[in-house]
Amino acid sequence: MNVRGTVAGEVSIRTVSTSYGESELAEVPVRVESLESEETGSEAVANTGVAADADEADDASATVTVTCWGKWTESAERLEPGMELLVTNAEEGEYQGETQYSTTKESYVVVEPSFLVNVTAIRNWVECPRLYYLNKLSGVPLNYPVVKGTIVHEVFGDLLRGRDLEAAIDERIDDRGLELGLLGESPATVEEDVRKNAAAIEGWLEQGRLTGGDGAAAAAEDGATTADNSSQSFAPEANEWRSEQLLISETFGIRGRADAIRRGAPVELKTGKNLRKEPRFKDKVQAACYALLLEEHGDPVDTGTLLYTKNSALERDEETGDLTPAKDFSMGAGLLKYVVRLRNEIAAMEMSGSIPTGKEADAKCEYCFERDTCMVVSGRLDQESKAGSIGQALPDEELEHFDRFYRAIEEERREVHREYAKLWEQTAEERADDDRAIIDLEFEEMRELEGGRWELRARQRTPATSKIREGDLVLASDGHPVRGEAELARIERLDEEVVLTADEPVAVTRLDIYPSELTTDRLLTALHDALLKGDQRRKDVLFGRVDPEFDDLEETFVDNNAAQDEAVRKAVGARDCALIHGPPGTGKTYTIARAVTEMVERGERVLLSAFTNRAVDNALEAVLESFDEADIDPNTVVRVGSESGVREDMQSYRLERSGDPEKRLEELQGAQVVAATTASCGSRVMAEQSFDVALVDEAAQLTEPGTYAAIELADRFVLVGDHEQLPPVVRAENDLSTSLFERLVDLHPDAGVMLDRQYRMNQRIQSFASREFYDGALRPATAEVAGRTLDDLAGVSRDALPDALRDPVAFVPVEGDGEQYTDAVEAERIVELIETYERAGLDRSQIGVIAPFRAQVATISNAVPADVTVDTVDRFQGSSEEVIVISFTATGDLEGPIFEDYRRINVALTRPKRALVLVGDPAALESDPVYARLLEWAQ
Ligand SMILES: Nc1ncnc2c1ncn2[C@@H]1O[C@H](COP(=O)(O)OP(=O)(O)OP(=O)(O)O)[C@@H](O)[C@H]1O
Repeated sequence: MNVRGTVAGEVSIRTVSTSYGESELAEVPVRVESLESEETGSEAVANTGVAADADEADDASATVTVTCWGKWTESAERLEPGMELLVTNAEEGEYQGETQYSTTKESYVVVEPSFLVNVTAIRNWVECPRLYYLNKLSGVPLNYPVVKGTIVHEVFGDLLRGRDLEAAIDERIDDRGLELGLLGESPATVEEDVRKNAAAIEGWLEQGRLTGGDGAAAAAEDGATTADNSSQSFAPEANEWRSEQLLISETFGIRGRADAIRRGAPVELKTGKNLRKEPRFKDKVQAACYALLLEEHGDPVDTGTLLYTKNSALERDEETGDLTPAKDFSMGAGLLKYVVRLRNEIAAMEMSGSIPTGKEADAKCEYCFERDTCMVVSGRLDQESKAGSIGQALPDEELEHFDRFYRAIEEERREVHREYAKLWEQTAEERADDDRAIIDLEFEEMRELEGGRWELRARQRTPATSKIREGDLVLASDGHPVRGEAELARIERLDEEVVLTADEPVAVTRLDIYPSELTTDRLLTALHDALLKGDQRRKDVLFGRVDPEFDDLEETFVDNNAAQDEAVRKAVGARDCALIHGPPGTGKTYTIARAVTEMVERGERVLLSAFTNRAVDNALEAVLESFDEADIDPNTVVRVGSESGVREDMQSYRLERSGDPEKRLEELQGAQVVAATTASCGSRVMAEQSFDVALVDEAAQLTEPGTYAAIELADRFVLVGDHEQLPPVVRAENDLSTSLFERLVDLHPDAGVMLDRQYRMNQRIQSFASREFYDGALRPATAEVAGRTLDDLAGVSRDALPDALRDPVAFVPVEGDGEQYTDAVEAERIVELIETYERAGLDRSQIGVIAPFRAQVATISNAVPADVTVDTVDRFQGSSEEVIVISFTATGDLEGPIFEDYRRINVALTRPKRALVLVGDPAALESDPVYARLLEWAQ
């Protein structure tokens, strides 16, 4: 049976003599949460006083002793009270009237099973634990071996999918045009390099065919190993091979992507050489991880294969040793257990928050490629390390800052891991209710595309709300994202019809959010780069040791708005940084466009960035308009982003990544304005760019390291945002939830300007938000804005509205139905309101409805016509409508700020131009001081 629980006290380790000789054992007090018997696979609560229910969990009798024998003591030793423990195949026994569990020969001991360790992390760790840490910190920079390695892997996948070798090489190299351009590599050299590596793959696949029998032997006799007639001859049998597969283990807490699987066994591709008979140990470890993952879902795996592709590129007369590229090894139980112990070391180290020194392992620093980096990092961060250290430590406040943020990012990572755990902990229905999955799809068809990839089609039986969007990578499965057939797929279309593309076919009936660690990884790299490699003056500003400086500029940039004028002056004249605080509708985008135009006219290279693609495109649109007026060539603008991320009308500016390297390079380097989200500023390509100025919109929604990713690419920076609107999107509650923008506004008030004239709302509508959130400083920019009403709209008359709705601000009291996340009564009232506005001449598309919970958004969406926009605050930020209706979804009492945080209600209240209607239960609203004031104002 499987025993799972929380470590409830100190672990005791001792040596005992058994009939087999001396053995170590560790006794772990565990508060058992679940006992699962193998035969039924069902969870059971033991009848031994061990209870899984909460009542008894605190009871001392629920704590049992779990004995870990032999080498498992190494894992047990690392356990600390509070950590989770799983022992598979445990044996139940009685000792002095007490039930105990102990490991058996078949057991695995897993420390913190829900901490998902990546296979490559385990591979790094076995080389040297410190290497694992360094890789995490500094990411992988753009370099030729990495790009070549990626291309070889892609070609490998293509060959497995039966694609023609030449076509695969050509296309994969073409795809990397931009990267190769940045590296100064020509397609011809790369092609030669890749072909040499591919020869090994070809040869090996051919061999597989020969041993597999059939007519393939004939093809081989023809000399079919040459490139030009290789077409089709390597097409693998569908069920014998498959290309890259994402594997997740809920038992072992490991995940990774195997390069290939042949007859159920893992095959790993290495672009390096290995002249020994045996695979390298670390490579075996990696393959063993995949074996473990495969076994969990299928049959025992008895071999692993490593394919060292460089071996076939070596000249036989110059090298000695075993030049065969493919090296098989047998997968012993001992190796699999060893791999789990390694994984446990990582999980325990991460949970306890310590940093590896390298002394944990016996790797030789003299041979290590990362030795210098290791020493520099140790020196700068004042860490102990086996390699020693060089250089001077960062000042204390920076060290403290680094530690705090490092921990915050790691907490965020654990939240991502928790997201993974939900893939199997929650039922399909729960996931759908949580907006994390789209379930019950009707599978329609799968079609092979040119190049061996697949198009999958399904239909939504009932349209559902979820966080899944077009362009996202998702886990597409035939029912379960981990236990069933699942593929990583890209959503090409998502309406009633769902269209996906994936490497391998799957009869898709369910889509799950793919919890990606990419953002977390990039945050860590950005933090590392900013503090360890960052410019000294910049850090002095960031840590408040010096004040930002400005050039004195005489010009007037905006003649009808003093605050905007001042903001542009600060942005253009900043020697370090400028901060533009822009409340709703105050012309942030307009100001950004003016500033960028001025900068470009001064010959500067500008990075235009924002948290979301939408904001980047908005800003870019305004910049292009402003360029048009200033007669600046729009072709100096480049938009970096994916096809699905970039708005239709900005596609013509989008930087193509594939094609001729020199041309691509020229397009990027030659651009005076590069527009990209802050997330893509952390990409390998953008990391190579440098700018005079970085201008970042939506800066209050960015975490501090998230902001670094953009500003570290430039000499100066301008942050634009509003910390009274949405805060950074983070899963954990920690330092990441305060934006750099907000921190700097406090630290350097003189570097900031607040835009105080809004161009959106009728005077009545803006007054509450102005008073409550902006100290009354927000005013309408013009008399026209202040006096806006629905009467201004063609064909609309307020006289046709009931009295209660004639004022620009109205409150509609509703008792509510008492449900927590939905309110059918409010939804009904909203349907009536929309009809009333329609009768008064309004078009439905001019009305927006905001609700605090997705469930209520769904309830309302199902009740109102499709052309009314209904959404949560988050999806409304940055946009506006003529009429906004807010559904408070609260009855009786408020359990806290319904919109999570007052900043969200600020966003909701400031979306309308001409009419705001609040729908809710007055009694509930009165129970909170802010809402009580809101109510009084609205009434
Ligand atoms: N100085 C100005 N003179 C005339 N019109 C202006 C000026 N500044 C902004 N506007 C107009 O006001 C409107 C709102 O401006 P903009 O879209 O730049 O606001 P924003 O602050 O970016 O809005 P949001 O809060 O939605 O991000 C636009 O139509 C813009 O053209």
